[in-house]
Amino acid sequence: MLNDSQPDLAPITRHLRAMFGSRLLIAAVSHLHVFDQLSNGPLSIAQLSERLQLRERPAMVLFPALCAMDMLRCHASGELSITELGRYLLQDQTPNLTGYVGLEKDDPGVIEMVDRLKNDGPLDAPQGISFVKEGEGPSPMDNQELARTLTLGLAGRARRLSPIVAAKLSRREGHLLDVAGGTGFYTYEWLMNNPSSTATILDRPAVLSVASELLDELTASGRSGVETLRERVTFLPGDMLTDELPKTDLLLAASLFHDWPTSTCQLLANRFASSLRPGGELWVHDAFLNDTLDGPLPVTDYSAQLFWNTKGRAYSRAEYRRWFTEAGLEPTAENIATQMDYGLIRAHKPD
Ligand SMILES: C[S@@+](CC[C@H](N)C(=O)[O-])C[C@H]1O[C@@H](n2cnc3c(N)ncnc32)[C@H](O)[C@@H]1O
Repeated sequence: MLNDSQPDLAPITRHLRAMFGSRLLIAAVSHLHVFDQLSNGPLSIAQLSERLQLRERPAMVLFPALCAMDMLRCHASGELSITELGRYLLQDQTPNLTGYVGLEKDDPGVIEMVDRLKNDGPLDAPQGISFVKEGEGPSPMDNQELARTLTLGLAGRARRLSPIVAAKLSRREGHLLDVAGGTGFYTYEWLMNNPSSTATILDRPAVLSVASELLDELTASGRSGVETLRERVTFLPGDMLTDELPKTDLLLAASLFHDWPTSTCQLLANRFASSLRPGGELWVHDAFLNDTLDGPLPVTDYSAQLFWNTKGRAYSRAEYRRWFTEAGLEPTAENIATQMDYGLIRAHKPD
């Protein structure tokens, strides 16, 4: 439970994620020479990506970040140009800060960021990629120890945000499918607000055993409303990319799409749309880029962190709404803020 006197924890996550934005800046200035590429005038995102030899995902992480830092400007035409501030990162400008920024260019985190930008991810990930289970490749989410560490690592965020999210999701009698539900806290809180509803948490088996332990802890807490939780929750081990999804009235995708590349996001949106009953609602809880792809800075920093750790990045609401529309859903125009720079959007399945 959360009352209004408790602070938004965003300063903590902002400072945490700033490290990744910082690495992007140093990589852009001292290794990729992004600003010098633009010294003769604006370029389209595609042209600049080609000159820098960057694929779509690293480009869509790097350019919005430099715009959010006010060093590049993204025009309505889609072209990128250098801002007045950004001119101080040109080698032929006097004075400039390229030498000063360059003092950090050999930092191991920066070197690794350059490699990841050029390669669109790590060159080698023997244990798989965090939070991702795809096909037959190794996944930390299927390794008991790693899955526990990663899931418990998310528990504090989920404990804090889940009462806020649950209070903003629709109250209705019916079924909630919490896809890739992790700790399960979003489901538990929603069920407590909807005492005659049921829910399914779908995730990998090793993650669900942690979720089940956390439910035991919650049940033992004696908090009002916890008594019937266990009988109203189904833990469903599976693969959201390939297994048939149960039919549902509400589907929650919390911090889910941002782990995946755009093609997988469209596939997931299609699958989620099929699992909704007519009149059903798809809810996404995530951190969203501006539709103009130029910030906000806390989210471009977060996008850099996601780029580093997963197969995804942060997406704009417009990108989500395109996937939903393509999947036959009707996105609403609401942008509902929660905390820690996250928010909710939703789409309906027509009756
Ligand atoms: C970033 S976590 C989000 C967890 C939770 N929704 C939250 O907000 O705390 C992503 C989750 O996706 C799950 N996941 C990854 N690939 C999956 C797959 N193919 N099928 C089902 N779950 C998957 C992971 O095990 C992990 O629990």
